[in-house]
Amino acid sequence: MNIGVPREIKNNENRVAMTPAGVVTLESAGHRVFVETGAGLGSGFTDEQYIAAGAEIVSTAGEAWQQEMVMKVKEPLSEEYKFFYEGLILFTYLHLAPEPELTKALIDNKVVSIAYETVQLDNGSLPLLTPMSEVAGRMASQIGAQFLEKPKGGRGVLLSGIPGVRRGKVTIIGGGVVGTNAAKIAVGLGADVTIIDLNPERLRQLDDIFGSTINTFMSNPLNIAEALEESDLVIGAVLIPGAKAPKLVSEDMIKSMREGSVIVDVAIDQGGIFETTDRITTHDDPTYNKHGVLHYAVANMPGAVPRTSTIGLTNVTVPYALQLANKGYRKACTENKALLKGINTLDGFVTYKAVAEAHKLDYAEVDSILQDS
Ligand SMILES: NC(=O)C1=CN([C@@H]2O[C@H](COP(=O)(O)OP(=O)(O)OC[C@H]3O[C@@H](n4cnc5c(N)ncnc54)[C@H](O)[C@@H]3O)[C@@H](O)[C@H]2O)C=CC1
Ligand SMILES: CC(=O)C(=O)O
Repeated sequence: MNIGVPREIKNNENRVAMTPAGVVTLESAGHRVFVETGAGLGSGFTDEQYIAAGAEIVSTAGEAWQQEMVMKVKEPLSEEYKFFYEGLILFTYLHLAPEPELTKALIDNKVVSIAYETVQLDNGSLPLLTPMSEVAGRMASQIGAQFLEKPKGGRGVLLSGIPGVRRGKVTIIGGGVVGTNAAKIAVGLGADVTIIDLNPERLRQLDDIFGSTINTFMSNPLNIAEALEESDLVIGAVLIPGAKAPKLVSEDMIKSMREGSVIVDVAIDQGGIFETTDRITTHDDPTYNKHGVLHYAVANMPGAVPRTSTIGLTNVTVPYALQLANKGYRKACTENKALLKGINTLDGFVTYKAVAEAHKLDYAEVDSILQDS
């Protein structure tokens, strides 16, 4: 199969969908990889390294996009929709629930879109989301600590406190991969950390992992409201796979927070969990102030640490790409149920239920389309 790797064009998105090591894996199996010139530079991979690995360098995005399968990191931006064609296999993060226009473009052009974030193993885990959630979770506490500094607009709180001065309070809503990794860093910084989750079993696991270094609470509006009033930093880390994030924090709760507190809504890629995170921000201009609270809502946080993120991401995506390339998407997805769950659009239909519900579009079962065709 011919595989295209375009350069990412989102603001400060320095990751790339394939490393030279990934090229070697695919080329060794008889496939051809076409990398847009300069695509790897942000992650420290030169065109020469890709050529040495066996890739062909193409000078335009269009040449990368005309291959049978295109691998990307971020969802296509509107200026990339012109590259869609019927039967194109697009393997990337998509986050379609908050993206009606992208969903429509994929359906209208009958793209076979396979979303990294909905590839799901039998145990419910999301193997192609996990490494980037690890990165974003760790960054969330780091970034929160930074924006709490007065010159950055925060209330001037040092999360660790000092002897004689109390520690800063961090509340993490959602105790999955992002939440756990945010907690690791926040605990390491010496903060007073609370994790709120809906799943009692998950709260037990977190209690086992962190012991008395964190507090755990069941997710309900009262517990969230009480935790927010006292928090210096709140991190949004909830996910319902494929669906629009639930708005768990109301505008009134935000108003109850102290001036200069910070929220980092990591779940913004699925629409965000705060009523007041009504827009996505960029690494160039990452925060805005609403009701005296600094809001950080960057949807591609790992793009700021591309070397770590690109290697972490491709460690997990390349083995799936190899299956798609070796077998074609029909056979690969029929034989691998985790990959099957990644298909979000196929033959002009939405095949992921939560995405169809988010946009009030007809939903078609992916199995039945694969059997019929
Ligand atoms: N902004 C960015 O750059 C990035 C964003 N993300 C996003 O971060 C979000 C979280 O991802 P993961 O941690 O990997 O998901 P996960 O599935 O590991 O964890 C989600 C957690 O939310 C909990 N949850 C569900 N409903 C809840 C509720 N009503 N109240 C409290 N907790 C609830 C679940 O029990 C689970 O523990 C996703 O939207 C993901 O796409 C991930 C990486 C980068
Ligand atoms: C998960 C995601 O969308 C990202 O890493 O940018």
